[in-house]
Amino acid sequence: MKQKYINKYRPYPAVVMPQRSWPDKRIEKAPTWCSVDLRDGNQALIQPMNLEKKLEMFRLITGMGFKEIEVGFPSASEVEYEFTRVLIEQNLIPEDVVIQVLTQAREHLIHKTFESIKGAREVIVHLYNSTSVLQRRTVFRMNRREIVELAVKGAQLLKEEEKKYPETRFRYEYSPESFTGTELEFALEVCERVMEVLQPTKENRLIINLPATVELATPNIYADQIEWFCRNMTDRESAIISLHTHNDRGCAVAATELALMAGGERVEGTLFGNGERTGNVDIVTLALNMFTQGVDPELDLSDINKLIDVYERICRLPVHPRHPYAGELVYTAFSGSHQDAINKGMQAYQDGDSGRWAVPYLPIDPSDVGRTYESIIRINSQSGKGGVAYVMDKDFGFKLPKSMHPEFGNVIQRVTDKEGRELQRREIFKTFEQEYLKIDTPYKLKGFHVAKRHISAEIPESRAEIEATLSIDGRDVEIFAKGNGPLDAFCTALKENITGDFRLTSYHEHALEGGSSANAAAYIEIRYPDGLKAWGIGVDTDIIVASIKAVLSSLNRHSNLKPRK
Ligand SMILES: CC(=O)SCCNC(=O)CCNC(=O)[C@H](O)C(C)(C)COP(=O)(O)OP(=O)(O)OC[C@H]1O[C@@H](n2cnc3c(N)ncnc32)[C@H](O)[C@@H]1OP(=O)(O)O
Ligand SMILES: CC(C)C(=O)C(=O)O
Ligand SMILES: [Mg+2]
Repeated sequence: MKQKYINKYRPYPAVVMPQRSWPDKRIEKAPTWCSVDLRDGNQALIQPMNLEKKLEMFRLITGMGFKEIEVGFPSASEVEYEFTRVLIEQNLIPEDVVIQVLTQAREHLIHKTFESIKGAREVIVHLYNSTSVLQRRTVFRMNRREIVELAVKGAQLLKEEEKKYPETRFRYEYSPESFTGTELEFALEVCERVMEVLQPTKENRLIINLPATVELATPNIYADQIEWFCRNMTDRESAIISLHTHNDRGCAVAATELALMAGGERVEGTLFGNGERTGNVDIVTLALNMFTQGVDPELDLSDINKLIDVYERICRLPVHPRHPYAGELVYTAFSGSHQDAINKGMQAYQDGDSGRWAVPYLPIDPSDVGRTYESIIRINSQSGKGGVAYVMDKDFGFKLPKSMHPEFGNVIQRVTDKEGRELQRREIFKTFEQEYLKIDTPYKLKGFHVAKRHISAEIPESRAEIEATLSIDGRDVEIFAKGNGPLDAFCTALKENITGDFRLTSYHEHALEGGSSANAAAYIEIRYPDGLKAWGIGVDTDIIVASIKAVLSSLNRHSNLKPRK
């Protein structure tokens, strides 16, 4: 940044409040949520929603459980007006939902706004005018007294219009717009003057919405402002303190959370933070932050993909791949140490019985928002053996023995280094097949027969005799041997007739899922006289044959590791 420009900016003043109490508070219950997707969100779109899109968004947010919804700015355009009429005339507003409409403190707009809500059961009429130092000077060219008069006049007009619509229960909201650019005592003065006109009671409280229309300072300052405001109100009990934050500094969620601790009771925001400039506060993030602290957010976020689908289509805006809780990549780990920890953490969570979510690197169980575990671990050159083993287990049912993880991890690492990109799951499996299951040179099993098995109560060790036919470099070779089991006999036959000495150092087996005709997988590690070790894997419906195949898989891999004679 060029130093000479630094004087263009000033630090935001601190709030003088020696004994602030909010830092010791916690968020223990959900606020009243008010969706402003259809108004603040909509007014910021390149292409505002048409009637159908507004209806679809309305259905989505009522379905999520929002009870207060700002449906638009009815005096602004035909679509806004028409949408409000359709909701009312077609009886589309659920019994427990209240619609809210926004208007400036201008007579013809207030008049039109009331016309738009004719016949509604209950409505929140939201009046606003900017009170900030900057807007007073540059936009309104009004002094403090004139700004108070504008607000008071607006409130009086609400009371006058109200009389024309006796069938409707009216609630009101007042916003000193650009609150964060307004001197606190002046914001309070304007709100109190509006309260004097609207005469709220404990039973019918006025929503005092204190917007960070522009986020100008750190979140603690917004919290200070909210606590200061609550403390200094004459009639706090007749007001609902509502928060409405924007994200100019990227801290709207934090500011809202701290302001809830400071006395805020209601939150206006949008799905995924759509809204003017950097957006309104993201209610999805706020709500899921509460959820992960054990606080019921009272919103249904169990199918986040559906919310994303509708949002992206209607708003024509993408949800960022790293968006909290929602982004495509937020439940995904590419890096080895994260994968390893997630893999172990998931196993511990599944094996445990506390029901408490505790998986490293994942603050929320993806399934709680309808996301699957499948995509948690994805493989590229940053990945490690644990992640590769996780994919083989979760996607393909192969539970690679732990001591085998480094070997297959290296096999995959060679591929990712060469390709320089993410490997798809099927590519990982294909590599696995080629490396272990389909390798059949120089030794290919053509036939295997257990000629005799002796199991006797008198003799401690069982005995077996086998016959096998191998194709070795295209030439058939028959072998026979005895051993204390078919696998031992087969190895003896190989050692005596074909390969020379080797030693089995590890053996694992498990059933592969898939019903009664399920296959079994056998994993065998062999140490060779040249000091090399190689794992082999065999799959068959017969576990003995699976282990025979595993031996050959290792032998073939070993032959391919060392130069052929
Ligand atoms: C922070 C927020 O999100 S506030 C909500 C903002 N949303 C929108 O503006 C979307 C919908 N708005 C619109 O469609 C239009 O702006 C309308 C219909 C509201 C008004 O349209 P118009 O009167 O044609 O134009 P415009 O918006 O430029 O009006 C500006 C005038 O309103 C005055 N004004 C602006 N806000 C307010 C207010 N809240 N109360 C009283 N007067 C206001 C301005 O001072 C200006 O006055 P001037 O004409 O004496 O200079
Ligand atoms: C209308 C008001 C509440 C607003 O959207 C804002 O101040 O950001
Ligand atoms: Mg706003």
